[in-house]
Amino acid sequence: MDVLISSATMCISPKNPFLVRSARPGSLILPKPRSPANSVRFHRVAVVAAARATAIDLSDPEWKLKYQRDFEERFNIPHITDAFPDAEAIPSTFCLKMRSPTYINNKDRVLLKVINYSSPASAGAVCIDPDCTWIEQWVQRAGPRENIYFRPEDVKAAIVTCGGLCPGLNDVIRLIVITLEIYGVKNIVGIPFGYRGFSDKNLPEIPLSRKVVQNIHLSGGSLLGVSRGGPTVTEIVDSMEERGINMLFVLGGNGTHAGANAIHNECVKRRMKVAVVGVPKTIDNDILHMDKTFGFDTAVEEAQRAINSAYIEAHSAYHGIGVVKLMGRSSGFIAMQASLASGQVDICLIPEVPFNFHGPDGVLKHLNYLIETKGSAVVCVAEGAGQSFLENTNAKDASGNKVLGDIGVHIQQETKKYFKENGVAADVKYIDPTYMIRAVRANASDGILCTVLGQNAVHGAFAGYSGITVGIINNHYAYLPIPEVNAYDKSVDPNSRMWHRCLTSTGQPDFL
Ligand SMILES: Nc1ncnc2c1ncn2[C@@H]1O[C@H](COP(=O)(O)OP(=O)(O)O)[C@@H](O)[C@H]1O
Ligand SMILES: O=P(O)(O)OC[C@H]1O[C@](O)(COP(=O)(O)O)[C@@H](O)[C@@H]1O
Ligand SMILES: [Mg+2]
Repeated sequence: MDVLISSATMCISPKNPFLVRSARPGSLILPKPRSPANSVRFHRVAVVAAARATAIDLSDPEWKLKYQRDFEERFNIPHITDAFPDAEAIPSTFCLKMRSPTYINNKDRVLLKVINYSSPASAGAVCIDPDCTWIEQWVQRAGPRENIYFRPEDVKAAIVTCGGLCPGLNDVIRLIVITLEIYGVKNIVGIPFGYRGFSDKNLPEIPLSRKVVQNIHLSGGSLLGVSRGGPTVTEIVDSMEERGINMLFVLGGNGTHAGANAIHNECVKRRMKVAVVGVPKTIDNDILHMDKTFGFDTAVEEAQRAINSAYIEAHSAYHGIGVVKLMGRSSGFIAMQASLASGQVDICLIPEVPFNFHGPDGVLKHLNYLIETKGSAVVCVAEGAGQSFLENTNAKDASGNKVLGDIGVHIQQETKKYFKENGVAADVKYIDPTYMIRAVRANASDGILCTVLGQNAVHGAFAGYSGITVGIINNHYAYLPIPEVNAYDKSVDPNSRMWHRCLTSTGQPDFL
């Protein structure tokens, strides 16, 4: 198992075999905006596309081929041999009791988009050209490789969890540690309290082993602790050098991944042979390209309790109105899915869909109609919705994220005022379950997702990839370059089938 084999002789090249360098064509051509809400999204997506691409020359008979090559280049994942062409590969030390593992071929790919839209008018269509031509977009399949680029005895692996809490953090930590041990790694540590643990001398590393992590998934939170803000990338990489860390697993959202990519770039700059691998953690589910991120399913499930309580309160009161605020800084995925799942929500408000409170088409008028016709109502609002109605304090948290105003309190106050002014009785109850939801342990479906992501993160690091993250795409697992998943926040498309299903379920009109 310990024989070194030259990458030039035995090792399958980790680089993309189809990769051909080309100019960067390919701005996205999107369906004509159909509503103000869609035009916001159109603008955002188009800007992102324009920033990274020049227009496609459709008169060029090769345009499709060029687009595909450009895509391959963008989604090619960085490898240690980029900086160290002579890095040696050894046969994998990943082994299972009683049976030989099967390996992923470096040429294996996962299809990113699976719908062939026949026209730009087709629901949810995102097209590359005016005819909505089908273009295959492939990304790299995750999993164990036959050859690895680290000797387990030379590895010091570190795990860090950053940002806010999310169900499943402990499940991912657990599987990273267990998988590292199966490869033969003995030196595994946790960095306490996010990136802060790299610079705070009062926070010692936490030694990790299968014994330590065996049961941590039985509770929520993070064994290692989390934080926002912290040291600079230079300070983090200085600390990694000092500690001899050569594998870093970073669990966090878009901010954490921006940090992870900067750490990867700094390591390359300093010619450190290090693998930096992210596992996307965002309860808001706003990371690009993935079916979902871990913790999201659990959050939707847990949100049912809050919605059900709001429904019971509203239904049991005379003219009762229950308001529930759910997480979603810039996206309404939790609010939309929880509203759909519960079937008890009459009005769902998300950041992606503008609305008015007042006026003939406003939320309050519809609430009045619901009280008149049903006698009670439930409102589910995402925290990032309706921020334009609130005072902008320009306050930022330690990570630089905008501190939002409380839209739930605002809805409660405005509703009370409106009904009082109109001389109609209304009993308004407001529930904010955010921290109760974030703190629960992962449900079974998230538990499985975390298990697969944790294992694949370790396989990716041993395979020599760095500056990557791992996600579930069309029910398969893939490695993606961090800049591609971090290009902008994923959001709910107001013209998507899913949002339309939500509107069908709630029966709400457009509030504009
Ligand atoms: N652009 C960035 N570059 C480097 N580090 C960042 C960047 N943005 C955020 N971070 C760091 O990442 C960590 C988590 O970021 P935060 O936005 O709080 O959570 P999340 O990763 O869930 O989005 C913080 O320690 C923060 O300092
Ligand atoms: O109060 P905190 O800890 O700053 O967290 C609040 C935020 O955390 C979130 O759950 C998202 O967290 P991340 O940025 O870590 O993904 C948001 O929904 C919410 O706005
Ligand atoms: Mg964030």
